[in-house]
Amino acid sequence: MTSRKLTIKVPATSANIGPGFDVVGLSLSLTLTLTVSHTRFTSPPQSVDPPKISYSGEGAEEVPLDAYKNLTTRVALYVLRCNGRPHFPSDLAIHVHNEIPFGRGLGSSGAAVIAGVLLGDALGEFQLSTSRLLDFALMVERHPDNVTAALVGGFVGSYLRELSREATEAASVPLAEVLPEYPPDAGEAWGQDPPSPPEGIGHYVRFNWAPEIRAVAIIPQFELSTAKARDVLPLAYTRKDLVFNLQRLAVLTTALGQSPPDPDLIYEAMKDRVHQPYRKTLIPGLPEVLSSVTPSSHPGLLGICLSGAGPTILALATGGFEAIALSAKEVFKGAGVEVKWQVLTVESGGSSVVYDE
Ligand SMILES: Nc1ncnc2c1ncn2[C@@H]1O[C@H](COP(=O)(O)OP(=O)(O)OP(=O)(O)O)[C@@H](O)[C@H]1O
Ligand SMILES: N[C@@H](CCO)C(=O)O
Repeated sequence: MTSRKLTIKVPATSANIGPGFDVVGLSLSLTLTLTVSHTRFTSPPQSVDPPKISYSGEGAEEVPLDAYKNLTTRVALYVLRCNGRPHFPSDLAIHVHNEIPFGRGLGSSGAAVIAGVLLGDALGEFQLSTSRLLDFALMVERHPDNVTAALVGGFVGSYLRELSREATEAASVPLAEVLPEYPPDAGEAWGQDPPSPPEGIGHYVRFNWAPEIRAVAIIPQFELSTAKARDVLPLAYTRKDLVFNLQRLAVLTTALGQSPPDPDLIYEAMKDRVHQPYRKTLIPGLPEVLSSVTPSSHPGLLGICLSGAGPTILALATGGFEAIALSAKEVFKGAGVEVKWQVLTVESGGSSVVYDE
């Protein structure tokens, strides 16, 4: 039996960037790191001992350390089970260090899902393609923006392929069937196999990113779950609002790749009428922050938006970072919201898996 050590790194992400709701994502310089050791699978199967998980950093007080409850290890087990390995390998020990705050719109759950997919692939030595890894991630996190940017890195646009009726049914099963929370009783096999993802669910393209653009993340000190922030959105939109967003998104995806970036073009192109106006009820101060920080009041600013489902605000800028952050902080303070802020870079490399020699 041989043992192996590996390190998995997954970046934070910001989804939407204004008008690109559920479509575009940007990977950012905060990292979820898994340091893993385990014994390689052998045939016949080894005895199954429960994985040991330790955890430091963001979310350490709330994250479950039981491998059947923890999002990352549940996703890893899903990948293993779909590929003929019904349990974790022996002697599995995982230390997680997380820099991505939970429930702030910086893609913490997307990163945890991608870490799980990469972990399952690495433990099983399956060498799944990027496209197949994405299929597994999309069975868990069902919009592609965060997970695609976390997996491949950079500034990314993605769509979900229209699936056949059978494939749609396969991809729409309840999450509890994909990720059961309980292992089988000792000595017993799993009941039904989990539903394998249909092939080629997600498709993406990477846009250029002007290297001088940084992202100032202004992070309110409260959590807002993505589920709650999606519940406030309408089911239908007017043609006027859809055209408003489509016009801006078409311009934005190229404008953010041009050097030097044009603030006049980008500031307007980062406006949105599909999700931000509805989320203001959940984020005190949101409309005031978005309207008070502009390229004319803050030289260096290019555009400002809600990051993902919020409550973090993302300001894209080439300079004047501190002035932007302090103004947003002041406005939030007036609304009774404390914030932290950080200047982040856009990470083009995406996720990585590195094996120790
Ligand atoms: N590293 C992690 N390990 C285990 N669970 C995690 C991890 N990171 C996030 N989660 C789970 O995901 C939840 C947050 O997900 P949610 O989708 O609400 O917000 P987000 O992903 O941070 O924001 P957004 O999707 O808007 O970018 C956490 O409360 C936790 O349950
Ligand atoms: N596009 C998603 C991102 C959050 O995960 C939303 O805004 O709800």
